Amino acid sequence: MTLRLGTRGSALAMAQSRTVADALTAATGRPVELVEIVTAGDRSSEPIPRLGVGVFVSALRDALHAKEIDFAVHSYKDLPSAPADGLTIAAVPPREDPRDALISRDGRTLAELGPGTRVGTGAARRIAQLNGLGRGLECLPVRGNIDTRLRKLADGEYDALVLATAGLRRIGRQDEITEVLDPMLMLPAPAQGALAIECRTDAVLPGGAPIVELLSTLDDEHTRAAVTAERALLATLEAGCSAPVAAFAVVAEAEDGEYEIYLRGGVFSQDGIQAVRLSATGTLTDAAAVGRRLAADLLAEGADIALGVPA
Ligand SMILES: NCc1[nH]cc(CCC(=O)O)c1CC(=O)O
Repeated sequence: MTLRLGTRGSALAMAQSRTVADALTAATGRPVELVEIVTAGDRSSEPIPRLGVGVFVSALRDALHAKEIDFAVHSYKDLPSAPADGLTIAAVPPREDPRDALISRDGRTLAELGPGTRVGTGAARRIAQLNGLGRGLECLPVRGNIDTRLRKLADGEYDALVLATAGLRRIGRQDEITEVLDPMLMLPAPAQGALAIECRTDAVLPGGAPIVELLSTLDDEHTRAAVTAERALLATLEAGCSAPVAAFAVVAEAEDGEYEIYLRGGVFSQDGIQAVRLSATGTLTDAAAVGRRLAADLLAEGADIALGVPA
């Protein structure tokens, strides 16, 4: 049976879906066909915050429930933090570069950008951290696919852009990156650079083998643990408010030979003037708890002030 992989039609979505399709065929021998799904986010040019975080995702999930497709590949950072009924993240493949990148028209690095430089980014997390540098950068909203944004930069609408390195690499435009930003300066979005492979929890192949199991051959344990910690932090902080949250975890071998998670989280006021950043560590099996604990620590350190949550 040919598996049907639902994908958005953007260059990024097609590129990452093809990569996953090829990896799955290589690992299991199963043919995979791509089925293009148009989402509300692709049809609209409204700013993303107004459309809501799930806008690129719900049409794919509807197609899963309707059994029009067998599985979907999402940019993990675009998934709402609440789990979806009847669906499972069957695999989280090895992560691409999780860092943000600066693309500037004249090749100047972030440290070289002066007051009034027009930086195209609509993401509150990026705006807050750029404002927090205190260098008078002028953040302007920008919408559209990555290639659209790069064209607007080339046309002179902006002097620079901040985009995810992963997206640029996946569509083969990494050569346009001026500077990959150090996560100490620009903490990435939770799950940035990671993919989520999602299917119906109860879906089976004609012979009765669970599709979750077939897809799980693509799972990378360390990526999953890192993303689980970052997303648990996001889910805990998000409860009841929408505020810029950044999180980045790495998995590294500790002295005793065991692998550990190192998670860093940040919460920012819109103007970037207030920022709370903290770190936590824990074992891989404890990934979600590490994220929740760090969220609690951030709140205790005043993240709720930045978030604007009433006391
Ligand atoms: N919100 C849009 C989005 N969703 C996923 C990526 C690509 C990087 C990734 O997979 O995390 C991007 C573009 C960007 O943020 O520059």
